[in-house]
Amino acid sequence: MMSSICHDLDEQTPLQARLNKLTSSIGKVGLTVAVLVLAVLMIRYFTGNTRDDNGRKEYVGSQTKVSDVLDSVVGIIAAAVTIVVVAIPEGLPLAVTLTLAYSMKRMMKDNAMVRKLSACETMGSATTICTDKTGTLTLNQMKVTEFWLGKETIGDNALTEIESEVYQLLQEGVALNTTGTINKLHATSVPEITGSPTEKAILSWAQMDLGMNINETREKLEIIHVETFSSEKKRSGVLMRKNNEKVTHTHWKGAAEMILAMCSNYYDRNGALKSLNEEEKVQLGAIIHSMASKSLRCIAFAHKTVAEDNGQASEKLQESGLTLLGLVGLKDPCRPGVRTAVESCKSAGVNVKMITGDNVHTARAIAIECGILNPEQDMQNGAVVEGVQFRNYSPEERMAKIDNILVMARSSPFDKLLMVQCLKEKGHVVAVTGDGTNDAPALKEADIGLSMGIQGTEVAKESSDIVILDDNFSSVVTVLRWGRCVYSSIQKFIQFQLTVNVAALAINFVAAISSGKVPLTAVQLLWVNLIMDTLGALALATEQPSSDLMEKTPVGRSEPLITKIMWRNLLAQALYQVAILLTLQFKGKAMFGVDEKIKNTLIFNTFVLCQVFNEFNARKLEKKNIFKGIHKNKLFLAIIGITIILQVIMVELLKKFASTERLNWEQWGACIGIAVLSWPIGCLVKCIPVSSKQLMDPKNTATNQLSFSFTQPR
Ligand SMILES: Nc1ncnc2c1ncn2[C@@H]1O[C@H](COP(=O)(O)OP(=O)(O)OP(=O)(O)O)[C@@H](O)[C@H]1O
Ligand SMILES: [Ca+2]
Repeated sequence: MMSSICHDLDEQTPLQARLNKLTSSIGKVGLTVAVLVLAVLMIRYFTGNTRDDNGRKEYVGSQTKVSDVLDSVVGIIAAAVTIVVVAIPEGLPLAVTLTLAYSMKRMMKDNAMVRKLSACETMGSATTICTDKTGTLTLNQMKVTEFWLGKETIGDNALTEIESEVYQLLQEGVALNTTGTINKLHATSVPEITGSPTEKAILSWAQMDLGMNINETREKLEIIHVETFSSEKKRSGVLMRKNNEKVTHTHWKGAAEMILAMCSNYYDRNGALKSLNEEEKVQLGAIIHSMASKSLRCIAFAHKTVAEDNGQASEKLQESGLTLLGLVGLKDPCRPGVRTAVESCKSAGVNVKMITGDNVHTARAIAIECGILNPEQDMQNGAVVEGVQFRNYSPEERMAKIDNILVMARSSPFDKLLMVQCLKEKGHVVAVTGDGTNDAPALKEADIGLSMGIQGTEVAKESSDIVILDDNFSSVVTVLRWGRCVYSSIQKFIQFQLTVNVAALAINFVAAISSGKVPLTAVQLLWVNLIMDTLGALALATEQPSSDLMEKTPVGRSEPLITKIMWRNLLAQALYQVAILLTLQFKGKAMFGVDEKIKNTLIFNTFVLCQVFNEFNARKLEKKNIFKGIHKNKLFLAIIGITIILQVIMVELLKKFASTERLNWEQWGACIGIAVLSWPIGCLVKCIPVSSKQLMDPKNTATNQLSFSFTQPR
């Protein structure tokens, strides 16, 4: 098992992989544009096609001073480099980190401790959640509610009537074959019981209901060998000897149907030893089945005595021909609120699968109680499988059946791992919850591993990405909601940033080609870069999760990061900005009756204000009301305010530094007027239908042909 935990794949999260692709393709476009601009400007300069402010040719062959040539060349290179800087979305990793850090802090309040930052975003695209049963779906507060001796049930009032020989054996089995302890400080105080919930329930039942004396029994016996509980075998055993006796006793305790299979005798109610024939095995099986159907965990106790060979005790525990001592049923109630949590996962399009080590019938009963399974679904229609079955499928069979499986019972750690691997292979983004050491390989393999903070073992926590502090399945759903929030925040930011990229590249490119000069200077472009990267990231990354996040289907691994809807919004805004700014570039001087410098300031100011207003548009990718919930996001409003103030300072006060000229009221009004128009444009463009499921939904093909369709960079 350790080897499967340790092999650490250097895999990227789905979102990281996509972001890297996106960044490199944008970078390539930016580089191409920059090289083109560089070439065009150089050629124009050296062929004498550029003129300085006084209208004189800048380059007149050998008459030009070397220092002037150098100045111009450096200027041209600076312009090209700035284009690259603007084009490369270096703010993207920052935005992602900011979003993740912010949501991580908020998730802590919602009982989820994030160990690996990227897990939050991955959770946003989760399509399947594999949950374990005990402790996550149930309270993990077990209590023995049924006891069967042979084929008869023993009621509470008859507990003391158990025949003394059987009682004695049971007492030895319970007392020695356990990892739990009982500490009684005073004769009257309530004993303190430690151990796993299953152990605690059994010890408490033995001590309180059966009146056994556990600690006293332990002192009288000598343990020869212990086989600790293992998740693979689902049983634990001890080999022991009573003082001075020439026989050894094997005691087993474990999964009822598995222990039963090792037995060939049983004690009946009156303490008589009877041999177990096939018919009786079926009857006992039915008893286990009926307990399990009531969602009880069934544990059986079995025993065998072996005579020692001339004083040499064998170290081996007997595994066949045992005598069944009794069956107990442990009740572990469902957590309140689990049903609603499962419902909300389902309505969010996320599959919930239960993987447990418990009996099929117990698993099925709990799954029905939690709403994972419909009462009609069971093994016949492939919704419930046992670990062995699943393991023994051929790989093809497994792939074919896996989507139907909702419950896997009696699973070993390997089965859990296998399930996760298959789901991933099928293209699912898999979240796994687990508490035990046996869950560690699956937690590691999962795209998102969620471990339990209270009951979870250290190994499970170490292998997980997120620790659920209250062990509650409802918190898993909260993590899902936060994950989706992170994902959509990043999408919003990308849309916002790409709009600026496309617009800035287009303007500089067209202007450079046509007039040989770039309207936006290096300092101005870097300021724009700052707004869209750092401040934009902060503003858009800190949105709270909204309720409509859980209405969408999961994005999974295949959906492109930039959806058609985003392309539509982005291109509309970028087109508008480019159109306006190029108009200003070529007609601005005449329209406003101003000189070159003021015209350039107008372009710069309009460009920045357009981004400020477009930042509001970016808040909602699909909804038309872009102001919804804005009062709750104080940081957003503050950043917009700061951006505007800084812009005023840039234009009005930092003349030299930003190469700007002061603008009068009318010119400011014009800039703001143009920028405000991006709101109605954003609203109008959202009326253009874009099918988000173009490839998957054949019914939509008619409308698709009419709707926008862009090819996405892959
Ligand atoms: N202390 C114990 N001694 C003997 N048998 C046990 C003990 N604890 C559990 N079992 C048996 O093992 C089964 C659980 O196995 P395991 O611990 O591998 O499950 P799991 O995957 O952790 O299950 P879950 O989903 O319930 O957390 C139980 O159904 C029970 O029959
Ligand atoms: Ca478990």
